[in-house]
Amino acid sequence: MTQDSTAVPGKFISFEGIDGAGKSTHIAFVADLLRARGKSVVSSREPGGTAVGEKLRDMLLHEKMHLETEALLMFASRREHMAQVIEPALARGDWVISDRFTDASFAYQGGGRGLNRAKMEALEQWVHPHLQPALTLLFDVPLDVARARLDATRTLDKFEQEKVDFFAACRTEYLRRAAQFPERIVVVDSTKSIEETRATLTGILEKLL
Ligand SMILES: Nc1ncnc2c1ncn2[C@@H]1O[C@H](COP(=O)(O)OP(=O)(O)O)[C@@H](O)[C@H]1O
Ligand SMILES: Cc1cn([C@H]2C[C@H](O)[C@@H](COP(=O)(O)OP(=O)(O)O)O2)c(=O)[nH]c1=O
Repeated sequence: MTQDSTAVPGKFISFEGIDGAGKSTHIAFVADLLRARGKSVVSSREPGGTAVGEKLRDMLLHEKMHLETEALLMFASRREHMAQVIEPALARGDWVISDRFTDASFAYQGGGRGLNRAKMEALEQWVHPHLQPALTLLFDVPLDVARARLDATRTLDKFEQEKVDFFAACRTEYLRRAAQFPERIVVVDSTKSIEETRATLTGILEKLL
């Protein structure tokens, strides 16, 4: 099932990928493209997207904590995001584009850190039992490309400081989910130039418009 069994008028798109894959670079482009097609767009992110969620984000990206605490806080941020931003926007008929959603928890807390998948599925059922994105764009690059992009651009947060094995496991879990949900998750080869990737994204989005 993609999106919502109760058929809300708006559409929900999530952006995923390991750190440095190039996802943030393309979010503004997608927002502009949708607006140019007359859509009302809400652009948001996880963890974060609400006042409470941004406080949780600050903790999550900078404090060391137990793995299960980390997973629970990711889903706490998501619960608030659902209530304050995603559900009201979709009910109004807006398009919501989110820089990460639940696939990131499966990839990072599940794949990267090794949290039991059944626990994550229980949290997913609790927090958004009836909603999945209509489309998930998974920006995929080899680990060395992602690392080079990160090193060239910014001060690294808690997750970005992880070792290569961690990102390898995150990427594997993202690709496993893409194979599990092929009708929802589209893998975008993010080794291509920004222009080529934009053309690919335009083609994918045309099918949703
Ligand atoms: N297709 C691409 N080709 C070359 N560089 C890219 C590409 N996509 C993104 N970048 C660069 O890589 C860096 C990290 O990209 P970013 O979008 O912040 O990654 P993410 O949000 O996935 O962590 C940015 O400086 C960006 O300009
Ligand atoms: C949403 C989510 C994010 N994360 C991690 C992935 C990223 O490393 C980090 C958020 O970073 P990200 O949104 O990619 O921020 P930026 O582009 O500013 O670096 O949080 C999880 O571990 N689990 C989750 O459920």
